[in-house]
Amino acid sequence: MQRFHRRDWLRTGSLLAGGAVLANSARGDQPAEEKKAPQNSEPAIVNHRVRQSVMGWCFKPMGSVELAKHCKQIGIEAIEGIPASDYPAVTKLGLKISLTGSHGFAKGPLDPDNHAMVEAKLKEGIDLAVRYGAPNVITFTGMKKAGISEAAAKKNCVACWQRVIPYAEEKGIGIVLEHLNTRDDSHPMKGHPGYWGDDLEICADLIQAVGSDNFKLLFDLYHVQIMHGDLIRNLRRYQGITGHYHTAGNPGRCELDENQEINYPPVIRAIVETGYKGYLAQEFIPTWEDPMEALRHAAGVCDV
Ligand SMILES: O=C(O)C(=O)CO
Repeated sequence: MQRFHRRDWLRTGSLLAGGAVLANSARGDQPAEEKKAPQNSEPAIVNHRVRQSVMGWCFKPMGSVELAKHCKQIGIEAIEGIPASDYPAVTKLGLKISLTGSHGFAKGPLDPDNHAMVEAKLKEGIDLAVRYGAPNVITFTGMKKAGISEAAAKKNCVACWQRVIPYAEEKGIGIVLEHLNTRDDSHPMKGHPGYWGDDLEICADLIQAVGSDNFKLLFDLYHVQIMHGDLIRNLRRYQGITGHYHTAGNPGRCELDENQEINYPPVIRAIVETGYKGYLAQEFIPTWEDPMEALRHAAGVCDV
């Protein structure tokens, strides 16, 4: 089967000169695009050594169903970060749900004022995961808050998650804690200044304190690259507690192309070599003229 690489598109001139043609802004701000028939119906993913998914928010204003149709053609098997009301339609198309949502990254269990909301949202996410066969629901620490010390933040987070874990265990669903970067302050979705769980060791410590196989790390390669780098050593170090991966190019949370600094193929090979069987979701903010070509390209890069 013939693979189609970005250099081929550059050769055929289907990208505008210079490659990146849209400003580095979230596509949520862009007007709805004309719907064009996909130019390439060959799957980009042929090896399937890592199970690929996609984060829906990155590709707005494209709707979940249209995105799911492109995923089917590219060979991406699952989707996440879309409204739960779209789950029936995308699963009908044959896509799986890789991760369900919960309480968001700003208000988390670090603050006891959020506990009732966080517990309720996590349980809702667990119920949805059961209903749609998703392995995991996402959680976050939340933003730091004046008056809450590091020790109190840890105690609050662990107490809240431990109240939900018996429910997750009973239902056979994992909860994954996402590590986020606090350094990129250029855009609300490229970095999260003020987020507490920006250090892998803090996250690992929290995971150990929760003490359940159903509570793991969401290792976002983009965020980890910004905060720590040394991706292969770090993913090997935390492989035993990692339950989900995300991708994006750095800097700019962009395509996984040659204009950014992460060399994805060896990183993904290292993930495969750890024996990882979960999902890796593409979570970049496209800047190419055609976001679906960007997604197809990223899927091909990770199809090691
Ligand atoms: O920035 C991210 O990676 C997030 O998932 C925030 O929701």
